[in-house]
Amino acid sequence: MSTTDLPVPPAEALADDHLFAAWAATVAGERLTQVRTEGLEGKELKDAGDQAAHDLLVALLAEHRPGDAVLSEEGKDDKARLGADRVWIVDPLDGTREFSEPPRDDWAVHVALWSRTGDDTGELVAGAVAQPGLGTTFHTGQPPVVPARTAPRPRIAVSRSRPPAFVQALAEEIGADLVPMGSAGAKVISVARDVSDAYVHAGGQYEWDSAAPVAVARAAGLFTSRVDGTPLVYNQDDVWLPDLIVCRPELSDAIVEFVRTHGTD
Ligand SMILES: Nc1ncnc2c1ncn2[C@@H]1O[C@H](COP(=O)(O)O)[C@@H](OP(=O)(O)O)[C@H]1O
Ligand SMILES: [Mg+2]
Repeated sequence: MSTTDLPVPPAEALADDHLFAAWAATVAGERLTQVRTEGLEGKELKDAGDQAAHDLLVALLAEHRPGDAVLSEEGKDDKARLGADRVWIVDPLDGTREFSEPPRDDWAVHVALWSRTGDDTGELVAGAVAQPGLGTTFHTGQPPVVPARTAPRPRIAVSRSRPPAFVQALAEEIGADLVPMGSAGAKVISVARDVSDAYVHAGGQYEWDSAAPVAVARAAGLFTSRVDGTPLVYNQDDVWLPDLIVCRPELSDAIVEFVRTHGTD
């Protein structure tokens, strides 16, 4: 992509990683909304969306954050990121399946920043999840304010296409209802929006599926961990990060306890 085609960030986004993440996710979401109007369907639409959003995000990061490493679902994994101090972890199009099924709105763009805090450690320090279908970008610069819980029973967001069996058993144990939807980002954000109260997943995912949503969830005061209650760790050599919990803090003990007792198989 030539730099002349690139959207230009506002000055405040250039100066602030939270706002840059939010701006980049938003413009990639706009690009995806455009791709969705171009008459493509099925696999062609999925591939065009993945590629367009990836190309745009990589070009924006190269232009405006040239010293930083990038880990993208759609790019080659350059292991130089393991020695870098700052790594952008991006999922250009999360919920690719749902993106290809207009008018579904459960798809998202994820942009997260990981920063080194020690020789072998680091943390997510900024993140943004754009949900163009909702017209909103949720981000760490202005974290979502989680509304008071409205549902009488807890609601657990699960994958629409591959809900893990143990989450059904968990729901029965704690008296919860399942809310199926696409996209890891949309599910995490659904907890912050009081559309669900928890997102519980196991069986497979990669760092880019959860990094940005988890950064936003933490900034909003939600609980985040692996399903066994241990911390989610990013910018690892192996980017397979197959399970997670994001929930209202008051639900975390019951969910972790269930997994420790019954496992996820
Ligand atoms: N078992 C699994 N193995 C690998 N990736 C998985 C997975 N289950 C979910 N994911 C990924 O997590 C994201 C959300 O999935 P779901 O909507 O089913 O909950 C999707 O990301 P992408 O759309 O970026 O590929 C999907 O590929
Ligand atoms: Mg994804």
